[in-house]
Amino acid sequence: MAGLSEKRVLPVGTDPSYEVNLGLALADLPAAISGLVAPPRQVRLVSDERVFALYGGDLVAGLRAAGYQVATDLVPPGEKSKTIPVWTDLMNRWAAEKVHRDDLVLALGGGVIGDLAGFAAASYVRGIRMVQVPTTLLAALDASVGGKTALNLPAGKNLVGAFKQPLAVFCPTETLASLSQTDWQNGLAELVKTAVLTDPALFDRLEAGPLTGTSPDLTAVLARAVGHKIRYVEADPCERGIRAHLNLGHTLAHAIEQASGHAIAHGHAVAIGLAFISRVAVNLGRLSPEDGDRIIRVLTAHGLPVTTGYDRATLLEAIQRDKKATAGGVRWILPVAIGSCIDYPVSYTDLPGFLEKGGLS
Ligand SMILES: NC(=O)c1ccc[n+]([C@@H]2O[C@H](COP(=O)([O-])OP(=O)(O)OC[C@H]3O[C@@H](n4cnc5c(N)ncnc54)[C@H](O)[C@@H]3O)[C@@H](O)[C@H]2O)c1
Ligand SMILES: O=C(O)C(=O)C[C@@H](O)[C@H](O)[C@H](O)COP(=O)(O)O
Ligand SMILES: [Zn+2]
Repeated sequence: MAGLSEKRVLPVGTDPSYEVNLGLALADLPAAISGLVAPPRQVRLVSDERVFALYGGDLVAGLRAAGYQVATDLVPPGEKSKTIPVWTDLMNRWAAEKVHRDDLVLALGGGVIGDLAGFAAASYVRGIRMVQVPTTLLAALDASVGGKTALNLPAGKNLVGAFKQPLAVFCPTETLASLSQTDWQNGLAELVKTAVLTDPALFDRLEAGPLTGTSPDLTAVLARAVGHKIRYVEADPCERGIRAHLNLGHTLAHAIEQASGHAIAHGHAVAIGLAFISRVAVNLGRLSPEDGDRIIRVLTAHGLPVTTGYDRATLLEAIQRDKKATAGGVRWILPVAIGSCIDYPVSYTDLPGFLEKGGLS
């Protein structure tokens, strides 16, 4: 795929700072890692069984040839691996196998692996170095960058977590070629989110035709989206304010993921959440009906869902556990134009009416 061979390096000016390296070949990963953490050290390669079957063998061989001791921690694919019991197993294994603070965690996979391995790296011995190696579109343009890590609780999505910036993000874009169509679409949902949030020109690009694995501008678009994410993260690494705008569409999305028992994947839920909040914004008179229609058309053109089968009562409970909820109400992120969003606090009393404006009854 032509679009997958280009390279870009983007600096992230957090404390600590690091780089996002887009397009690094998987075969060059051991050398890149040895530039950061000199061997011999133990590398804990955390991955899911599907990703490891595709890419793990060569990577382990390369890391061993570079002088690292490599141990693998494999979990089943999917959201069910982002849980306390899986994390507990990981902690017990690391302790039993004498993982030390100067060892390295390498997260090879999608957002689930990045969040799980990231939280494990943040919590084990109060912090061990970690490198993110995203292999899904969603993780490449969003989850691997910015240091949010998370586990789900039975009560809700991402309710446990920590901020832990990685040592580096190495994104071997060649791996995106094996993604299923559904997982490609999950990444596109976060891309549409980014465009609606802050980039009208990117939105125009997506309106002109869906981004595919063979789009000649794939790396350029990826770099543009990552650049936006970096900007929000640098401005507000621990989400005290503006970073919450990256949560556009997510309050409803997380409630839908929870209500569906994670049968609806994050990206698809974000698409539904974006369509919902756009409808609300139009009904509040804050977004033009034309822009509302454009957002829903772009989501649909990218193969994404724009309606939910769940009713208001089912989603209300989870919405109140959103991390943007306070004692007084829920802070929503509302699009007011394509490329521009505002904070929009809604009291608990007004919440049912607000949800109704988005078509939930
Ligand atoms: N930390 C953050 O900032 C952040 C941002 C966005 C999303 N997230 C989280 O990320 C998760 C979703 O991430 P995701 O969509 O990457 O899901 P995922 O990690 O579950 O991956 C989706 C599927 O793709 C498979 N896969 C991964 N790479 C592949 C490849 N190269 N080829 C073929 N198959 C491959 C996996 O095995 C899995 O079945 C959610 O838990 C979400 O909450 C976190
Ligand atoms: O990086 C962020 O900040 C985001 O909000 C990015 C989101 O796409 C991502 O899904 C994130 O994990 C949501 O975080 P949460 O704080 O709402 O759990
Ligand atoms: Zn997200």
